[in-house]
Amino acid sequence: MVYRFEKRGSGAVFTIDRPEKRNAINEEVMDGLSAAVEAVKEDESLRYFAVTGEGQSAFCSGGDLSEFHKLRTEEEAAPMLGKMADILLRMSLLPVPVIALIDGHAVGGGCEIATACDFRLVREGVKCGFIQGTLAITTGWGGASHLLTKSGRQDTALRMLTEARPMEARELLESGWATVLFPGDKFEALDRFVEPMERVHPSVHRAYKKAAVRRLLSAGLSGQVREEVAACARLWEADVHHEAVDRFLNKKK
Ligand SMILES: CC[C@H](C(=O)O)C(=O)SCCNC(=O)CCNC(=O)[C@H](O)C(C)(C)COP(=O)(O)OP(=O)(O)OC[C@H]1O[C@@H](n2cnc3c(N)ncnc32)[C@H](O)[C@@H]1OP(=O)(O)O
Repeated sequence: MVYRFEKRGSGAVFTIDRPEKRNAINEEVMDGLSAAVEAVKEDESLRYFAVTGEGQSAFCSGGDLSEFHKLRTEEEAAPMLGKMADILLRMSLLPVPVIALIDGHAVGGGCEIATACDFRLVREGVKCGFIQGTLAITTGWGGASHLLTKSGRQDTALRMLTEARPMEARELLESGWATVLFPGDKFEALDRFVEPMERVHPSVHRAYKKAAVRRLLSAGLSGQVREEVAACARLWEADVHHEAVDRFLNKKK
């Protein structure tokens, strides 16, 4: 399997399990994440949902370039982009806190997955960034919409997007993107993070998360995500994008 979905204590954890591809997202992982999001939505016993990647080389390296490189035109790219953007939107609107447990690099769509979460726990030394710009495209899974809607500072958010570079953990914390930095074991960090929450009745959590969801929806997040997908799909078909992906895929040959 290319993912795992397991209950853990008072929560559930989805693990992208493709370390040989730096936990790149393919259709199978998308379908697994979609099913996990639906299961969490229906399970009233859960207090949180965490997403992580197998191993410490990467949380997630974004879309699987070897798989999605076959998509050449705007019409071919839009369905894939829209599918993952919808999954991440539904994940962000779950009735419980959603936690990105980042134990390795989160780049491209991987940074978008983390941004769609409520909290980002980042291991010291890890780098994260919206590197889509290096491929001559924008984010395509809603990452810019989630970032600009949630960020308290538009200048910092826009800079993170337009610089299209992996940012150091300390910089991610100072920018407000990372919630906390942690040393060592990610699950010890997760337990430390959720422990104070677990002293509060779950109905309180769900009420506050509902307030956060109301704010996201009233800010027009759903429509912004749709526009973002369309913009990325338009850029996708340009030769400059396909040439950049070719360079990455052929870099070791
Ligand atoms: C689908 C669109 C989506 C969006 O728009 O939202 C995107 O995510 S676009 C951005 C796509 N992602 C990238 O451009 C990142 C590409 N990967 C890297 O920059 C590096 O691999 C990194 C920094 C994640 C890790 O570097 P490291 O040196 O540790 O590993 P390698 O680069 O040697 O990679 C090992 C192995 O994994 C394969 N790999 C890595 N990332 C991807 C990927 N995104 N898709 C497919 N395959 C990937 C890489 O080719 C190597 O394979 P190997 O067979 O061993 O050569």
